[in-house]
Amino acid sequence: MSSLLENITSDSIYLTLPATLLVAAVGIIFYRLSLHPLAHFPGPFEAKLSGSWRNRHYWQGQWHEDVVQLHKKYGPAVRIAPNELSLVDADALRLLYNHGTKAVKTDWYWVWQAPNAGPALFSALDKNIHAYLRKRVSAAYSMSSMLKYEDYMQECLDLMLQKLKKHAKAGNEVDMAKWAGYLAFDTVGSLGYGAPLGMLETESDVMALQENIHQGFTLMSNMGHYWGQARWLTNPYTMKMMEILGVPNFFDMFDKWTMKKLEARKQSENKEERLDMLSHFLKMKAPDGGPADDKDVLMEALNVIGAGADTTSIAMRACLYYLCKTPDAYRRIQQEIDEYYRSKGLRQPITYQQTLELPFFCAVTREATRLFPSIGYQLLRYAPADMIVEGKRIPIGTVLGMSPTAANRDPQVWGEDADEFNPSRWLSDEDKVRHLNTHDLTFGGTGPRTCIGRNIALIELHKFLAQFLHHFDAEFVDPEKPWRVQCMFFSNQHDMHMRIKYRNGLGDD
Ligand code: HEM
Repeated sequence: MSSLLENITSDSIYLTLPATLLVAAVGIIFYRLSLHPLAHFPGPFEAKLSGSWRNRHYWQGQWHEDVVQLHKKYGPAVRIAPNELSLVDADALRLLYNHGTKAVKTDWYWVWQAPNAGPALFSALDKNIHAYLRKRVSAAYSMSSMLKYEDYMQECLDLMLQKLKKHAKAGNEVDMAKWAGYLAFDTVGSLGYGAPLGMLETESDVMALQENIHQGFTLMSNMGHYWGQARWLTNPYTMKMMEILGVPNFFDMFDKWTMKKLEARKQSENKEERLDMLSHFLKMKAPDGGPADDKDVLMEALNVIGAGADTTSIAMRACLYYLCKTPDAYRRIQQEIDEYYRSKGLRQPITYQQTLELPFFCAVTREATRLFPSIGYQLLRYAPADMIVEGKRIPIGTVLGMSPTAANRDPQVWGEDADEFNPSRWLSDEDKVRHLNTHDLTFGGTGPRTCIGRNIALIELHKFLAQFLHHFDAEFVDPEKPWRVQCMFFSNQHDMHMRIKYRNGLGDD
């Protein structure tokens, strides 16, 4: 009798467990498909059931194209995971990203907090902490500071142009994807670390920094959607295992390398002060009024290199790409720049302020960065209130995101030619341009989380483009294969092989 009971009990356990799991799974599926508050939004079937659809597409690295197609197929509000919507909607854009927004970043951003550094501006979720961190560095990023840094930027650009001239004269093809990367990394190195990183000088990816950042960012941005995020890799146990197995830990090496630079700078600061971003960071205060911790300075320097180098080089490549694809625009912008040099009798490199006097030039940079914004992934926010999109209710707290790439092609804002490269749209009347400015998501809107490095990026981009086009002619080696794009939060372009011809004006001709 007792053995019969034991059999029944153990048999029923074997049956009960899977049966319970099955019922739970069916319940979850039923809930997500029918009862979930987002059940009435369209989207790929798999995405309604789990995050696997979104994660797989992220890993495939073509999100900048996938997200545009997604909205063409399903409309302005698409369910891309059970509790996440991708939006392309002008009202939602203003509510989530512009002045006065109450929307906060989602937990996904937590993945960007470097383990051994102070709290990061980019990933701070709490509004008050973020406001404090942002205020603390605002002077380092202000336009008046930037204009003082312009000489450091010009030094890097001079070196690049001289090197390109040498290659042009030798008839070498150049990979402008690499050169834009060298320039942007050296420039942020010069501003945030006190000296260029040596990429232009050596014509190489020093310390494989770019490659490691690309790999690290791919891991981080995608792991942000998994439970535990990057802590699977950055926890002390995994770190120790990596050390024992001799696996190089790039981020740890880079932190240590950065700390060394900061230490060296502190020592030299007493003798002679160099007025760059690092000098601002070293003067930052802690909340108690004392000097900020070294870890805080480390985080700010990492921010500059992590957020400021790839983004700016992507913008440079985007401008070159659309110009080379549109010969009329190429001719027109080059004439405008040449005429400016001629009419002003410019012997010195054109300054950022001077480029602002070139209307078509400015329109080209706006249009190229609109069509190919540096960030392709969703900028995630919690819905700050119940919202209505396409007549459907989105409850407060829902994870919402817009990809700048998709939002910047919203026909509601940009018109039927939203997919076309049309710089003239930026030369329309003031009201129209103000409207476009408000809806351009390239720099993350106009709200509190807008790009703090926008001024650096614009100075660098404008100077590079104007001087490059003045001194060189460029064309793709193979217009059918102009570049290869790998999207890993940033939409990084690679293999941009070009033939360049030196025109004149760089001295010693
Ligand atoms: C063309 C170049 C650039 C583009 C298109 C760009 C774009 C953006 C965007 C879209 C955001 C908002 C991201 C989000 O909400 O998830 C952002 C934030 C940020 N960017 Fe940029 N960026 C550029 C250059 C730079 C540069 C040069 C730096 C620094 C040197 C920089 C530093 C930052 C930082 C620190 C944040 C976080 C700001 C905050 O949360 O308060 N960016 N950027």
